[in-house]
Amino acid sequence: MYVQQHFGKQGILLVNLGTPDAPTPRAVNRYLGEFLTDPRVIDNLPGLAQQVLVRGIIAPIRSGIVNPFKPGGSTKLYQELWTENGSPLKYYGEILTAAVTERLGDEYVVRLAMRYQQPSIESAVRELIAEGVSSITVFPLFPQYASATTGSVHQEVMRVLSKEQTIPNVHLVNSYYEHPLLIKVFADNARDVGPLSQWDHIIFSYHGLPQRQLKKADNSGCHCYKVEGCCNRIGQVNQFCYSAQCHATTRAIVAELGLPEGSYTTSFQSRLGFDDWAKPYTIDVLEDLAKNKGAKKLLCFSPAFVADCLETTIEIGVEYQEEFEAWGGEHIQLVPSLNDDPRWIDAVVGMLTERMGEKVLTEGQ
Ligand SMILES: C=CC1=C(C)c2cc3[nH]c(cc4nc(cc5[nH]c(cc1n2)c(C)c5CCC(=O)O)C(CCC(=O)O)=C4C)c(C)c3C=C
Ligand SMILES: [Fe+2]
Ligand SMILES: [Fe+2]
Repeated sequence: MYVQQHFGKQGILLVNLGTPDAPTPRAVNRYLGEFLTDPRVIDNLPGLAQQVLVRGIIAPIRSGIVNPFKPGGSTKLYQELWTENGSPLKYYGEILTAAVTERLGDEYVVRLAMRYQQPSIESAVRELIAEGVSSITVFPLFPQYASATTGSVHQEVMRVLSKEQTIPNVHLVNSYYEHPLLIKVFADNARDVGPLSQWDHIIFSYHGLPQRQLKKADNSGCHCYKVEGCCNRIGQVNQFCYSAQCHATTRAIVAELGLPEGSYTTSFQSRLGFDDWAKPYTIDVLEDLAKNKGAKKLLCFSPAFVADCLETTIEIGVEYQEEFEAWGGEHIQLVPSLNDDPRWIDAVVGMLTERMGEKVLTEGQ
């Protein structure tokens, strides 16, 4: 087999979604303004209308800059989330990047980027190019593919690279939703919490996505939300369906832990707007479990996220917990996120090196 020679270092770009620079209304407004004007995120508004609506109304209201009904808005939630190290999403991304850099050694240059706000993909890619890397592997910190997340990251990387005279080898990682290394870390984290038999039910709660975006990922046009249980198996027709990938992640963790059928549910959270999103909604599942099934103690996985963030720590850990208690439940125990867990760092290094089949040569070899 012929092996392509590389001279110099290989670049790795770890990318997460992004987070505000500070828990202030201005910074949150700036973040949401950039995030929600991405046509891959809000994909059903014409460009100019989206800019005007988001920057003039949605972001200011949601951030709490203007909000007569719910003072504080998302800014208040970010203030609850904020730690002495700042936003956990960014902080753990920095730790992961430093650890991967150390583990991979001198032949690699590793950079962290955020799709929205700082550090930008543009600055990180430029740094890699300035280092003279022979390749760039883009590794989004989203196990499942969605156009709104991974697709947007890849588009932005390609936009930045398209301005370069020389474009190095580029590897875009689409997803790793059932990679055994990832699955093992989630499963081990759940085992660490204690015996699984103590939970009345186990929830796998993923970030939601509008159903129209799920349908767009169905190339056949006749599978998603048309075939009963369309996401219960994954194959050629729905391999890039976010919901199908989420269900595949659940099945893999369930198999690793040996969970009995009926003891767990896959659901989706963080719905925004009035359209239908991926179902069932986590909040509805919680209500049903508390009111109709008498569930008191739940274990909740968040396998769409690799670090603590607003959607896990606050939305599930505080808001859903309060609702669950009001319906008669007692406690929702979050499976700790992957954060800076050494097993997660090992998993990322493993997934990256697996893809680096090509030999690294230094000048003169
Ligand atoms: C994990 C994958 C994610 C998908 C898919 C996703 C889709 C998606 N998100 C919104 C709107 C918002 N998301 C927000 C926060 C947020 N989203 C993700 C990940 C995914 N989003 C993360 C990791 C975070 C947390 C960031 C942090 O700083 O902690 C927010 C901001 C918070 C809020 O105001 O609620 C919004 C808004 C849409 C519309 C969407 C798909 C179309
Ligand atoms: Fe989101
Ligand atoms: Fe589906």
